Amino acid sequence: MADKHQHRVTSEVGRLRTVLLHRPGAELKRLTPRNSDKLLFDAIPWVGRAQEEHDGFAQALRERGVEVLYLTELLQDALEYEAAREQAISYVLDDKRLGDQLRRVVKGYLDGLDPEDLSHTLIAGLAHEELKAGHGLVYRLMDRHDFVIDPLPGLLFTRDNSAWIGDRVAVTSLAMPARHGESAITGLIYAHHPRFAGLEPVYDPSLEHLEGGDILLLSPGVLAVGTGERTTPAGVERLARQVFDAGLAHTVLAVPIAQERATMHLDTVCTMVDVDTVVMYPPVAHSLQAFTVTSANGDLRVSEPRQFLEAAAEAMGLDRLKVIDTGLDPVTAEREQWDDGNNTLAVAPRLAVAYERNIETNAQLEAAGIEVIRISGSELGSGRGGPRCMSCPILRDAPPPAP
Ligand SMILES: NC(=O)NCCC[C@H](N)C(=O)O
Repeated sequence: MADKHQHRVTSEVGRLRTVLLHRPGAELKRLTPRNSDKLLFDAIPWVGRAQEEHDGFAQALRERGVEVLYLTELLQDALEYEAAREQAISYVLDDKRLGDQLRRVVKGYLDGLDPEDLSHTLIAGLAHEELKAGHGLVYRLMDRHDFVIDPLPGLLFTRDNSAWIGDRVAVTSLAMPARHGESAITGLIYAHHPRFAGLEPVYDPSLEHLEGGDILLLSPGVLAVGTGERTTPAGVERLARQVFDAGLAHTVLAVPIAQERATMHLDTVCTMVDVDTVVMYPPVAHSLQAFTVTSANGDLRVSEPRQFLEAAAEAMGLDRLKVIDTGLDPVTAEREQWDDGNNTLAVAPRLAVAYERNIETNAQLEAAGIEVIRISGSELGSGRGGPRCMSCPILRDAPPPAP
């Protein structure tokens, strides 16, 4: 059985002990102006610099005593097991675009790879020219820029493809086709890596769309779940049922967010830096609404919508939630929201990692008494995601009581 105490997250701010990151690699080198929109990047990153920035992020966490797990290492370990290999290969072969003949060639190719190379191929994908499968119809009709196996540059954002709620993991159901393969990989790690033996996920990718960036653990037993471009209302409803049935939460706030790229996840407009303090993008701070969902006689009870900050404070048992604004003037606020100013990662109460570029937001945080660990993210940010998006906490201490 897994040691439950190694995996438990009940808040956004309890001292961070273990986190899952993905150091970006060859999958980012696949990005070109031709495919970047589809792969959900807004610019073409300089990969070497992105790696340096990511190493800086990991190092900043380690210096604060956080154990950093790398997704690639866990995947390679898991792929040592035959059942994991079979699951990975059958996921790839399930792609209907392949057709029988190319599927056979791809199977032969993957069967010949050792765990390290198989892990590499699952993440970096396989370009047309890398597979010499010359004579088949599907292969010949493919464009030479097409991928036989799609790369997964979105893996950088480990927040989205799995999320821990208490001592259970939600392997999420990502909405965008470019990201579907990510939860196949995290699902495989949690199913086969010995570190997670005996773990039973509380959510799986066959369910309604749900992304980790939309899930905020406001306080033990209280979740806020954004619903907009990614997580669907049905995804929030399904998660509420799953966490209530598993006894992981008593209240879920369903929070509608604008269905657009700038606000793709709830954590692009709101993150927590203390047990009673959020960082919010001013235009949404006082307009955001929430439906409070609770369990009643085995079914869901849904309240009338209320202001998010009020509904959240009430569910958390607080008089009010303190709000730190990102930026003072509207133009700077909009620029810094786009550059992930709101997307802070709390390492402990009142200690948060943030991109250094968001000068005003960081100044606001410090003025409010929050210690800011600045990291550079000029290249990392090209996929639109900050320190919270790039991290999946696996173990946090229980948060202290609110003052
Ligand atoms: N939680 C987050 O906001 N994650 C960032 C995801 C960025 C990625 N390029 C995407 O569009 O899905």
